[in-house]
Amino acid sequence: MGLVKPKKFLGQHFLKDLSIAKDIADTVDECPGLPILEVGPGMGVLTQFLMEKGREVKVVELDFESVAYLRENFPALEGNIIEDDFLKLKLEKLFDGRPFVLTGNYPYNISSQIFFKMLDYKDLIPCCTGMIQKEVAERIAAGPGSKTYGILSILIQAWYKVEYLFTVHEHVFNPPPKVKSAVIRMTRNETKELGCNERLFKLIVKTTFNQRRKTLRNSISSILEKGNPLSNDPVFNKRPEQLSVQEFIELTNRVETALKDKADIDCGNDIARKGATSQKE
Ligand SMILES: C[S@@+](CC[C@H](N)C(=O)[O-])C[C@H]1O[C@@H](n2cnc3c(N)ncnc32)[C@H](O)[C@@H]1O
Repeated sequence: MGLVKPKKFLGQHFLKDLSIAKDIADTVDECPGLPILEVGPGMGVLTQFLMEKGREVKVVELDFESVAYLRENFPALEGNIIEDDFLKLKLEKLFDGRPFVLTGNYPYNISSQIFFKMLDYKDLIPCCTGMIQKEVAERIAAGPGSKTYGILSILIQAWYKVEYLFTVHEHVFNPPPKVKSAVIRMTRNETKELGCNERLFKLIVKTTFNQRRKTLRNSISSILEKGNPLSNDPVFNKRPEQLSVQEFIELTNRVETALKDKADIDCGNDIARKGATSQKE
């Protein structure tokens, strides 16, 4: 069969430059020994270099035409081509439960969702590399005080060290995208424990950034609902973009304490109310 005609709705911008494809494939070298899962191999420009690494390589591709192309041109991949939507794929059994490297020249329209999924599977993914829209790469790597610092930056940096590796220009793709691209690497921290309640941490990050202009005191009060027992600590007068990941962890611990105090107060009030009612009876 001939080359695959790029489909816009699948975010297909095929890489033409082999030396850039090789550079992207080489980003997995910092994560030695692990099997590799490539998202969106298209016509295999990156896959061919990943296969040279002497590791187990699986690919997941949604486009049936690209899958047919790969089956015809990459017989050595037989059995390792998964025709599916990466966002729906169950990853637990993929390499018999072994951890793996996630990589790809990702479909830009779903890159944030891909990284949220990586976070859900962080125990299995110690390393994630690849190419995305430059603006998203900058957002992931951003620090406090920057305009692009947000939910994705904090949640990823809480568990991964982020490296912005290099920028890629539009003309090396067919068709050229409207935006520049960038290659990044995310390497999971040695300790997987955050030092706070993970679910509450995620809730606080999302709640505060969804009301970015509000002070933490105001946005967090929606989590505590009525009877906000937050202290007068000036940290609560800050806005979310001013806090580092570590400060968000400390904040989570304070909010958890406040929630426990509130539960104790509510419970105490409840007992007092019940006591008062029974005395009347
Ligand atoms: C930017 S292209 C990259 C193609 C190829 N790796 C290259 O560098 O030329 C993104 C690829 O992801 C595939 N894709 C889009 N959505 C997908 C999804 N949800 N799951 C798996 N693959 C997807 C597209 O069909 C396309 O082949």
